[in-house]
Amino acid sequence: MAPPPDNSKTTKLERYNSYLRRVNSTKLLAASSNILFRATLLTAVVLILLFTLHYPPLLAGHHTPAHSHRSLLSSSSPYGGAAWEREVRRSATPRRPGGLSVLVTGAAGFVGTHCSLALKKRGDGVLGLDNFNSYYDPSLKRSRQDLLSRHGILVIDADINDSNLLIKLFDVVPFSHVLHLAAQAGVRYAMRNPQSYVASNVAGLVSLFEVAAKHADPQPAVVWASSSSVYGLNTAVPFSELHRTDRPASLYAATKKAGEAIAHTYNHIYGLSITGLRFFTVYGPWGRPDMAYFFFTKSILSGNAITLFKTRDGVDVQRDFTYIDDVIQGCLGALDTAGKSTGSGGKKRGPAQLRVYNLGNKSPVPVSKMVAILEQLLGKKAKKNVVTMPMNGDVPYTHANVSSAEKDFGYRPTTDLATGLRRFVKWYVEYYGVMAPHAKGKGKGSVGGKGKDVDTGSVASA
Ligand SMILES: O=C(O)[C@H]1O[C@H](OP(=O)(O)OP(=O)(O)OC[C@H]2O[C@@H](n3ccc(=O)[nH]c3=O)[C@H](O)[C@@H]2O)[C@H](O)[C@@H](O)[C@@H]1O
Repeated sequence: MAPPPDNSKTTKLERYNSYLRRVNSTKLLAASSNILFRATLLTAVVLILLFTLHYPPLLAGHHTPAHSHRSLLSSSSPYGGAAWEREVRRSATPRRPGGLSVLVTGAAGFVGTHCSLALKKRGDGVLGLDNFNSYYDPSLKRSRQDLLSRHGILVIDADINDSNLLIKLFDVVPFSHVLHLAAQAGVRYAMRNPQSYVASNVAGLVSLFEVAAKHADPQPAVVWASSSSVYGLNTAVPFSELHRTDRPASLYAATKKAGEAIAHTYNHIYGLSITGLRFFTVYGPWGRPDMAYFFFTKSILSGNAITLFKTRDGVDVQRDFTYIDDVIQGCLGALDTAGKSTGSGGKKRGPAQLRVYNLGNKSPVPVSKMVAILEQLLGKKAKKNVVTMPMNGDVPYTHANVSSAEKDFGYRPTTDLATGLRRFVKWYVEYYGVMAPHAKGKGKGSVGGKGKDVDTGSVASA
């Protein structure tokens, strides 16, 4: 009998072969994975390179200039688009026959808010523009914007130097008037931030005049805020529009004076109808926290000392303080009597109106008297530091002759400082929800414990 075949060797061989096959296939797999991985890496690098070349801003973050036409008018921007244009037209369209359509710059400012409301209340169309800068508490400007919005007035958050936006606005609305109140205000702050005055009061004014003269069709009539400070070192009183204004005492005053010269140029070359209003220390509810009457009120209530300036001769500094309601009447009077501009497309067709008016109170009051009135209204004594007026751009005295404004549009200021400050203090304590000491014991805490939602003061009566 033959012996059984020795299968052990065959089996081992087969096992070895199968082992070799497995090892080879694994190596093959590893090699092909390696190639695949490198190819994928290469493709990814090429794709990133191409993407970077074609879309740099997407990878580098948003470097589009803040005020570029694209950034403001692209589809992702709040400006431009059918809905935005509808809102702009709705706000700017008059509701009375023959009503004005007014672009108000600086609409969230003190005078801008009051004038916008007064115009809207009598049926004019108003569109506001404001850059909401932080020169003083922007939350106050936002509260004013809320107030305007409750009265159907849209305030666009943009700068007057954004000429593309201005052009767009004049494309959408044929404004009959511009009330140009946007400015860098404040006399003494000009020593700390001179460039902001040039940017707003010179460059911004030119930006507005350029668009109004060359792009707006029809050209609007422009009424704008100059300042009593243009009288500078003038000593003839009361200040008349015929007096010298070539010696400004501050850079602020110099930029306002420059504005008056620039206005002359745009009137002369392009036929723009332009009226400059020289405001005299305007005060009242919803006022500017950088002004003395406002921050004195805050300091008196909180027990902090105030600094009172005296002239070098030891005389009290005086101001022709002018109440906001009177100034509103002046602004509206100037708008109503403004002649039409005569040019179009940057070409003058005939002579146009160029005017300048004082809007003051005809009644200078020493600053120490203003403080005494506040002390009485607040029921609390001020802690006073009396110092000689530093060289800070201040002038010792202002006093307006307003006969031109009276003759041309019936401007007659009627509010004395005590009456105006009483209305201001009433607004102040309500708005800030603070308690004036004299109001203690009148029940419900503060005079107006409502806090920041108030809609009172002269605004309600304007
Ligand atoms: O009518 C104008 O042309 C100008 O009026 C005000 O300027 P000003 O009159 O200096 O108003 P405040 O800054 O409120 O000062 C009022 C008075 O208080 C005095 N004052 C101010 C600050 C202070 O700490 N102490 C002090 O005695 C000033 O010398 C001034 O006589 C506005 O701030 C300007 O924007 C405006 O253009």
